[in-house]
Amino acid sequence: MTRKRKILVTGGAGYIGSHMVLALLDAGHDVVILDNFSTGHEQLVPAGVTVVRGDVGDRQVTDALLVAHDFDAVAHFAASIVVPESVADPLKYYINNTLNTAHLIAACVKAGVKRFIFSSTAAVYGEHAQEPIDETALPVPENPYGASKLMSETILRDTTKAHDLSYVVLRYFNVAGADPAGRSGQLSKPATHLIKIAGELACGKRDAMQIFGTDYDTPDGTCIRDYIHISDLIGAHMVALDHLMDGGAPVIANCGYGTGNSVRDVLASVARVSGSNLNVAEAPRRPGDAVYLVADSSLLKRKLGWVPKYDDLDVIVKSALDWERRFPD
Ligand SMILES: NC(=O)c1ccc[n+]([C@@H]2O[C@H](COP(=O)([O-])OP(=O)(O)OC[C@H]3O[C@@H](n4cnc5c(N)ncnc54)[C@H](O)[C@@H]3O)[C@@H](O)[C@H]2O)c1
Ligand SMILES: O=c1ccn([C@@H]2O[C@H](COP(=O)(O)OP(=O)(O)O[C@H]3O[C@H](CO)[C@H](O)[C@H](O)[C@H]3O)[C@@H](O)[C@H]2O)c(=O)[nH]1
Repeated sequence: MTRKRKILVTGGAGYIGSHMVLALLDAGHDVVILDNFSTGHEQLVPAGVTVVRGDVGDRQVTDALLVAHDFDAVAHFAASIVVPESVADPLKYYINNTLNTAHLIAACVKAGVKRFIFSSTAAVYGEHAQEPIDETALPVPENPYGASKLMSETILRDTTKAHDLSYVVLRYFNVAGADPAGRSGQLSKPATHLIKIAGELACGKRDAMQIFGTDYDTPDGTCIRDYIHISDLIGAHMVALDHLMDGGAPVIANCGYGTGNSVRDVLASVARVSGSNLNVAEAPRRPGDAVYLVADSSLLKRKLGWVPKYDDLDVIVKSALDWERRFPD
């Protein structure tokens, strides 16, 4: 049996962080959440978990927290995450994502934390040839959100070369769906993610939605993404934690299935699974969007032993719709 571990989860009241909290609790580990609730929700926090309301960039908070607990690892999810907002307000992203992550890493070094798991993104890659991207691709972010995460990766990499800290950086592609047991899911208001918005439309929570850009150089003219089920994404974090607990060296790994779906593919899936006709209008391109982001995740499978279970767009969409229906607005 695995030893009981104590993990700090930043952003644990958010969509992905709350699923990590559940997985850690399910595995019998201790969890402390650090969240400023800027986009997090009390209702996503399981009963009985210690929650510190504070900012990851606040050294008074993080220094005290890391000294008070002897954490086996820090899993850092807290961030600002909306691509077009990062184009309109880049400083918000460089401050909340890059600067605050630097402060958190500094607090970890000071407190002697030895393991760090970092939520990065496919947005670090930017525009590439239309084939699955592996980690050797030169990252050239298309937007400040991706740039803010790439800078954080650099800070983490350089710091760990000088200190006794190992890490796994996971570059998530497009995360969707909800906990199969219905304990957590996406609550973002206003929603910005495609599957969330289409799910709201299918459930009658909105009247219409738009496709942003229909003139891209893709088979149906809309952007292509690699949609990964939240449970498989969290599975990647759990194998990352095992790797670090076993004394593993730093890893940077993509998290996706290698399956590209266009915006129109996603909308067709939502219509099929929900049985609804979706009121969709075509609109101009959204600033900051890359045309094609699909993962080659063979490194994650090879180095960390990741085995995905939900590689099916309709399954992901059904999971998102099940969650959406639980919360009639
Ligand atoms: N959702 C996706 O498709 C996706 C894709 C790639 C990467 N990611 C990354 O995954 C992580 C989690 O994203 P999410 O979708 O759960 O977003 P989310 O907005 O639901 O969760 C982010 C959480 O972090 C908290 N937070 C933000 N800034 C903070 C700060 N300075 N101090 C303390 N808490 C803070 C928020 O209150 C929220 O609870 C982010 O790092 C994001 O960049 C998400
Ligand atoms: O109402 C909508 C919403 C989105 N889209 C389109 O759907 C695609 C996916 O958009 P999302 O907003 O769902 O996701 P992004 O690819 O922009 O970004 C997401 O995935 C990235 C990684 O690929 C980042 O990590 C980021 O945090 C996360 O929000 C894009 O072409 C977007 O223009 C629409 O057409 N209509």
